[in-house]
Amino acid sequence: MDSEYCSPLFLIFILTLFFDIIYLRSPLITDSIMTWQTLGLEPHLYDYLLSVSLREPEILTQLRQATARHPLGKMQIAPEQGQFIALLLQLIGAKKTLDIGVFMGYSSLVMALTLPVDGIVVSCEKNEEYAAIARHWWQQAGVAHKIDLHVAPAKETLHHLIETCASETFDFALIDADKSNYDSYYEQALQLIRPGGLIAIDNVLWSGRVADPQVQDNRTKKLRTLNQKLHQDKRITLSLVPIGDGLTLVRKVMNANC
Ligand SMILES: C[S@@+](CC[C@H](N)C(=O)[O-])C[C@H]1O[C@@H](n2cnc3c(N)ncnc32)[C@H](O)[C@@H]1O
Repeated sequence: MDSEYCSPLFLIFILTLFFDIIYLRSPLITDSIMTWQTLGLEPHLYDYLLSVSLREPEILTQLRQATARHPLGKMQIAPEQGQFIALLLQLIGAKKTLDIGVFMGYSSLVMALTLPVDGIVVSCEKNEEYAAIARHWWQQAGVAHKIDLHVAPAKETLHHLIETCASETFDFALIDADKSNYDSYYEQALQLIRPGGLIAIDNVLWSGRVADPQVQDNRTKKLRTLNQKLHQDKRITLSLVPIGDGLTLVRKVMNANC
């Protein structure tokens, strides 16, 4: 066997992955097993869904295949989610969007490919390595000029945007970064979105763990609390769509008092 695959680190990774898949409890890598595809569909039905609906541009397919080879590749949104987001952007005539959590660039690329020529995606990613990979793909796709990437903790980037008078200038935001900060991202995004604009919040079903009372880790509890808060929030109208790992769509009401 190749010595790389016998290294202690590799063995620890495999063991952790094994226990995570069995118990779905470990906070270590659970982000990586969330959004491979829409939850609850048998593989043959999922394949059928894709076969009769997915129209993924070749560059996105290439990026998705490259991302699938990364150990945390399943952090990426599912392709049917990307296409759904593209449709939403077209429906609301979006020109300016926020992408909170970039990873290797798929969701930002979906947005950049969908927005009109004068559209702009403001993207937030704290990891330099991921940011560099994402930039490469955006250049390959010929849309890097439409993406304004901020490599920093997303809370800081969003705070900066609010401080520099960008409130109510965005049409759409996708929240898909660290789950423990989702509530802050939601509050900041709600300020940045125009009345009538949309926020999409990913992983709200968290592979079903939000509905399992035995799961009491910090991130699951925070997601539960946010889901309950959104349900009661009079500043928005909403729909929780069971696509991918659960995507809540939030529309800021016209007279929202944020
Ligand atoms: C689920 S992945 C995003 C996937 C991406 N939306 C896609 O579909 O291609 C989450 C990303 O958020 C980034 N992230 C985590 N915490 C962050 C933070 N505090 N600020 C900015 N980015 C963060 C991670 O480095 C990771 O790349």
